[in-house]
Amino acid sequence: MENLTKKRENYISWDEYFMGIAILSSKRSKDPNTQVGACIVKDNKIIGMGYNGLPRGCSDDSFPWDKEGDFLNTKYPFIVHAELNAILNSIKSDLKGSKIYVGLFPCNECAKAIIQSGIKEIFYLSDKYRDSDIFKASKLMLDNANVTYTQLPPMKDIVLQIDPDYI
Ligand SMILES: Nc1ccn([C@H]2C[C@H](O)[C@@H](COP(=O)(O)O)O2)c(=O)n1
Ligand SMILES: [Zn+2]
Repeated sequence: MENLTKKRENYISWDEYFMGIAILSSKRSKDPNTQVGACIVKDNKIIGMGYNGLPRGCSDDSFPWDKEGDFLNTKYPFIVHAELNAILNSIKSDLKGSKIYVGLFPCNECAKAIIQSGIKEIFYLSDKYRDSDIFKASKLMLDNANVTYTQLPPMKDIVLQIDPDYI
């Protein structure tokens, strides 16, 4: 027994794995200011992923990316949020009892979609918009619908590096 090779010990946890995939998905976002990714999980299997972007078929070059100005000259009416994209892209129609990993706390519209789809747990990294009424409304609904939300510790030390021996 003593001579047997032991298993690797510094492997990442399930939470780090799924949040890592959410963060990797966010790298596909064209939003110059905020990139968000989301990953839906059931029984430790990924059943949906998404990032914030324009609806399918809408050109990334035909719509504004501004944050300020007339509403129609900003990105806000046009962007599909990461969580909604993950729900809409999901490979299973039944998300009941699933979890969602997302980089940024869900807004009120995504909270509605999360609740309606049956997702029961949210794991997030940042709550940087917590003082805005949109995110307060989100928490009011999530609390009332018994959807839990848990902030995960910052994952600064997960770096995606391709081992040169792979190539
Ligand atoms: N939980 C969230 C929060 C925000 N988003 C998206 C929507 C926008 O593309 C962007 C927010 O833009 P900002 O006002 O920070 O420039 O992030 C999301 O997908 N999920
Ligand atoms: Zn949202």
